[in-house]
Amino acid sequence: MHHQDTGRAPGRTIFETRGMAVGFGDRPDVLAGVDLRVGAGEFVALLGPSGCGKSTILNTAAGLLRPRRGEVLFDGRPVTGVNTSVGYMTQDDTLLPWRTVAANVALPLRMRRFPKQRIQEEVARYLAFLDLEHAAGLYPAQLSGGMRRRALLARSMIYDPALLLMDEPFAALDAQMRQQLHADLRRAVRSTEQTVLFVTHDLTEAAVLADRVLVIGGGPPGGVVAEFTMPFGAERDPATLPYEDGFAQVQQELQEALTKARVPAAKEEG
Ligand SMILES: Nc1ncnc2c1ncn2[C@@H]1O[C@H](COP(=O)(O)OP(=O)(O)OP(=O)(O)O)[C@@H](O)[C@H]1O
Repeated sequence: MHHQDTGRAPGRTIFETRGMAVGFGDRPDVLAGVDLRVGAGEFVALLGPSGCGKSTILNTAAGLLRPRRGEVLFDGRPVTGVNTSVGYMTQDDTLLPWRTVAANVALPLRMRRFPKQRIQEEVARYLAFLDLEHAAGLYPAQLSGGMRRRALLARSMIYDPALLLMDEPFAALDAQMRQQLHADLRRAVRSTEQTVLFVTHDLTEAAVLADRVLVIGGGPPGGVVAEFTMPFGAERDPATLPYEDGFAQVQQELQEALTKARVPAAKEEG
């Protein structure tokens, strides 16, 4: 594997916030007192109601937003500018229409001036991970929605970012396509030992994908209101997991936490 040199020792912290507060303009804090940690190789989901600040957390990791208070650490160091060690995949389709799938996927390595031979090898590897070998020579307009998502995923992962940020990347897909993408994502992430921080408001999506789910809400200002370690193991199959023993129980616990997360923190006590 190509990952011996990345120093992703288990337990090493990739992303951490300590007492982080974030707000915009002269408005009150959107998030406050946020303490979270993503370890190397972990798949962490941020689950919470719309507008609670999930994307805001990703943006602090990407260095696109500075906290008002507290610390944002990446690989043990404060994030002070745009963080080029992260990959970022959103709902947007940012494939270049005039480039083939292979050329789109190669883009991050070309920008980093990798040698041609290495680019070819890595593109072949990531197209294989994502079941896209047969689509290498096609243009984005010739792809289905699911294939476009897989190509974007390959492009987000190919430069082996220390952390992959994903903001509702499959929200626009139909249920069946989504389930397929969940399986593809888990497989690709396992093959590459990719560390992931994944935003969703869909509790089933969080449960089938993540090792750990942080429920965000209770605000404004919001924070981490609950944390769950998923008991499903690394070999899980996202397609069949929902029918397995114990899944309904996890869904119910997440549902209860999510319902509480909708209640503003101040009102909850009264
Ligand atoms: N650039 C900005 N300027 C002003 N307010 C912002 C900005 N970005 C986010 N906000 C506000 O911060 C809050 C949290 O937004 P954020 O996008 O992080 O929520 P979210 O949990 O990701 O929700 P959604 O699932 O709807 O994307 C919202 O009230 C939003 O209006």
